[in-house]
Amino acid sequence: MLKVVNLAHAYGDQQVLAGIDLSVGDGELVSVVGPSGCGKSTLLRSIAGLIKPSHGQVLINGVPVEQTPDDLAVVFQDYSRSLFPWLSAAGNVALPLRRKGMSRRARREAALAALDQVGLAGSADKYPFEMSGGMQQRVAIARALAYRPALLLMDEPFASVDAQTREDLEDLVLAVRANHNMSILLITHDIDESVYVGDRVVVLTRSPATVTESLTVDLPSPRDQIATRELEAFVRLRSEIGRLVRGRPDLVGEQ
Ligand SMILES: Nc1ncnc2c1ncn2[C@@H]1O[C@H](COP(=O)(O)OP(=O)(O)OP(=O)(O)O)[C@@H](O)[C@H]1O
Repeated sequence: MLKVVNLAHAYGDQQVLAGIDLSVGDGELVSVVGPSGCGKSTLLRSIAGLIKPSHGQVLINGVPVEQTPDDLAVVFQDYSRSLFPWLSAAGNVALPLRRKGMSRRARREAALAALDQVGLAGSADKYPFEMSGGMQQRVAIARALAYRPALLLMDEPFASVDAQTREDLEDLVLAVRANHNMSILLITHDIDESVYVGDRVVVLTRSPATVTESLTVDLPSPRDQIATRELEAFVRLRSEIGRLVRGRPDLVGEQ
């Protein structure tokens, strides 16, 4: 579905990405972790066609991405800039559904259902300025999920919500992915999260970033917030990724 080939990017003379190769298969959820500031958001914006990388290629189903593809949704890290302030929560979620040719009523129904899934059933008619940061981010997540894109890109989507909501949203993304066969690339700072939701975890080096490792998450599905995190395989993988992110691959395997 998604293939990133030798992607490099520099802002002026600051080299940020130094040749990234990665792929996301049909229906696969790939988590991307890496040190702070290593270029994760730059990678996501390049994949979404929002910036033109200095070098390399992004292919979706074999077709090079020149501009943001129709069958793509993005949840940005910065919730404060991702919603239209003049539209209600339901209006924000319903807006992209116009591109799907849905009737006004069907759009409204889909928006209400998605808001209900993210725990905002009672806030459909609120405007962004009437909602907390975490609520706004949940609206952005509802908008992406309601659109049912073939490929969903998420940049730290759960960073601004409380721990309980975060777990609920992780499970919601897994459920929607399973029901609609979406391919998902999720960028996160949270190593536990990368393992819990991922089929694979791609670890980036410090900037200028390259891929250090791509690890398969061999854990049973459906995942469970308590039981999965208790599994020995989960704990082992989390430690291995932690060491890789901290740049000590020499320690991998030691307990
Ligand atoms: N539009 C831009 N113009 C110039 N420099 C930029 C721009 N966007 C990002 N950078 C720089 O590129 C580097 C990587 O930034 P980026 O946001 O891609 O990293 P990140 O891994 O997502 O960061 P974080 O872990 O803090 O979310 C940083 O040094 C940042 O200052």
